[in-house]
Amino acid sequence: MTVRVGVIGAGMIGTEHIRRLTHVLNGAAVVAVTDVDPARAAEVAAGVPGARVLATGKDVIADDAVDAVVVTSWGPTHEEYVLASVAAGKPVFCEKPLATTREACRRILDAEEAAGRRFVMVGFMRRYDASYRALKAALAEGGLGAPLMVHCAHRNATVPSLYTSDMAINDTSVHEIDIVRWLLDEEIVAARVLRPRRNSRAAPHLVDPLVVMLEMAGGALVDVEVSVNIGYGYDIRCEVVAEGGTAALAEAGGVVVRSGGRWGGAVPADWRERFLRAYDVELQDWVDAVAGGTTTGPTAWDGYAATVVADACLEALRTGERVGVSLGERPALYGLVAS
Ligand SMILES: NC(=O)c1ccc[n+]([C@@H]2O[C@H](COP(=O)([O-])OP(=O)(O)OC[C@H]3O[C@@H](n4cnc5c(N)ncnc54)[C@H](O)[C@@H]3O)[C@@H](O)[C@H]2O)c1
Ligand SMILES: O[C@H]1[C@H](O)[C@@H](O)[C@H](O)[C@@H](O)[C@H]1O
Repeated sequence: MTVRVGVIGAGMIGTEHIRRLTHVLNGAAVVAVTDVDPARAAEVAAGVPGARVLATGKDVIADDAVDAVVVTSWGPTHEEYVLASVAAGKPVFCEKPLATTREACRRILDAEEAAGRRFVMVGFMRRYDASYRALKAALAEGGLGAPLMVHCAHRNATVPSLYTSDMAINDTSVHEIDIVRWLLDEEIVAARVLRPRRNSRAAPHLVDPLVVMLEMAGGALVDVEVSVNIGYGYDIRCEVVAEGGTAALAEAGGVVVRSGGRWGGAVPADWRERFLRAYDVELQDWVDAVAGGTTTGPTAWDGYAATVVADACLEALRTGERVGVSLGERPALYGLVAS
């Protein structure tokens, strides 16, 4: 079976996902594309045999030729399209964030609960990255003992001019918020945000860098350095310090060159390069699940948890205080542990 996919939002990652659905993955065809910028949608669809440009996201979801939906529009628009997909009974892959407020995420959980099944997968692609998977496997082997601390760094070479300090939390560190829940298999219970000396190369409106501190339910502490004007490239780091040893992501470049009395390797330019394979594996997993009539991947609960923790971090950024996180009860639909 070929899964016929409709894509809402043909920007940076929408274009990337359309390319991989069309040219890289098996079992999927992009049959409809929309964007609030119709010229953008037309330009992207022109490169995809058989893809039609539709006027709105709602048209894509309602289209009889669309089996499943990919939402890659701006975050505040996600709720509407995810809810409409669930109402139409169509599987939906939604890029992070699932939605931008706790209440909006709750409405999505309620819609799935009312339907009695999952429809939503959230695009937390790091769970599909080979290095993060190896890190989780190293922890699961048990030889290191209980995790005590996690040191993370999320460094972007630069960010677009419209990027805000809030986005350092809900657009950037949201990946660490999700990945530490997944790595440690437990929820986050409190957050703090510290402001180191400013990077003078950052735009004047930005608080950059930031350090996000997360407390896990089991007592482990997580620190996340978020630097979005680091200049030298896209650098993602994660080291888990456990009772009897440590496990960390290896360098991403894949090759170390020794020459002229020095050694080194390449740093990826951006997220597209660093997580290229993870996005492929992630979306193939989604396509396979849709074709098989099942669901997979990060759930709406994971999207909800990430948004609630990000909200706590935003409050911590504003107030300088420690902010507790209360998720409420996890509905049975989403199992007992972080999926
Ligand atoms: N998982 C990741 O690593 C990752 C990477 C990049 C972006 N994202 C997420 O993907 C989403 C898109 O990000 P981007 O970087 O591609 O942004 P972008 O601005 O490049 O693209 C978004 C596109 O959506 C369109 N759009 C906005 N509202 C729309 C609507 N209501 N209907 C149809 N089209 C609409 C815009 O015109 C634009 O073309 C964001 O939620 C972002 O957080 C995730
Ligand atoms: O939307 C992007 C994307 O999520 C990247 O993975 C992250 O590194 C960027 O900081 C963010 O702006």
